[in-house]
Amino acid sequence: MEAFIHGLPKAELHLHIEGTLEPELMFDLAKRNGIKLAYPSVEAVRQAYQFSNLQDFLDIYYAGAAVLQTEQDFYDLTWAYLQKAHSQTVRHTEIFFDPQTHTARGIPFSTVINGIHRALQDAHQQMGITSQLILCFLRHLSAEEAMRTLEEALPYNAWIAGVGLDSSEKGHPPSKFVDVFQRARQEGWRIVAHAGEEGPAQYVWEALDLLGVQRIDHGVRSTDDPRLIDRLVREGVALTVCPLSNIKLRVFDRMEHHNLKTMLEQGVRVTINSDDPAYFGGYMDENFTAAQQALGLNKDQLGQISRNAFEASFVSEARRKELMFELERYLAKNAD
Ligand code: HPA
Ligand SMILES: [Zn+2]
Repeated sequence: MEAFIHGLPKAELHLHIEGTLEPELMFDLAKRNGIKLAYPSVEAVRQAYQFSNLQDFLDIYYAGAAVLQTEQDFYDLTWAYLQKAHSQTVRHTEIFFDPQTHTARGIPFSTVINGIHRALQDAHQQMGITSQLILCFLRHLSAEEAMRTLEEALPYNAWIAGVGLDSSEKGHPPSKFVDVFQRARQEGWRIVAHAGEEGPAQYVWEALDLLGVQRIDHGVRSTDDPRLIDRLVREGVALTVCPLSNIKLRVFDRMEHHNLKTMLEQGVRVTINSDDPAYFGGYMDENFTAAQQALGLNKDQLGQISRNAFEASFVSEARRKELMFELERYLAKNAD
């Protein structure tokens, strides 16, 4: 089954580029930029990755991002992720970035996006992997700050497929950002939002009704509300589920209790993604494998998860056709 998962053509739809910062690269960049880290070694950094909730993780994640200073740093970070994704048969990836994490430290928006964009272009040319960029607003900051970030992003419209919402969920409902997302829709951007990770099913309703999202990031708390599940199924709303993240941040106490398979069987368009792979113990293959082993997913279900991701992605129709063709051929060839 691991070989099947490895070779399965995949799309990743929930990946924070800052969350791909491996401790080794963190040390390299700290050295390059003359920054002193709070940890003596790579092992000590890994040791510190024990979280009891989302906020625990976010505190360490924002601190780690401080080593990212130059355009080349953002390039190297993005390039390392794309190589890893390519090595796991990820054919298409939609990458979140958090500009406010960097602009708040005095790093220009242009430095961040130029580095990321150049790596995406090089990876397309050299490895054939396609990608989109999604700008995320930090929901623990104000709606006014989000609006200012949106305006800073306007000159880069052509490089940005959509906008999303991340960071501390509880106490920061989607309703706080109605105006920002309305503006983003007017600008022609696609809309996604983290909702129902730690926050209640109510935040998923708000993301759908008030922000107009096309996908929900996480959304696992949706099963608390059967009417919400009915709606997700009826409207074909995809959930970008991140199994290892949910265990690391204790959204579920163990993988055997994850609701991914239940939702899949209810007809929800579930996908599997890695979220912050450097912090949560694995990339796409590791997430698929952990969920498969704990929940007993069969090849049909794994194939359906990949199909869901290709269908829910923001690729061109021509590229989607290509991806679907490769996937269906793989599934036909590798059936039992
Ligand atoms: O899983 C997440 N949830 C909220 N914010 C985030 N920022 C990075 N990862 C996450
Ligand atoms: Zn996330």
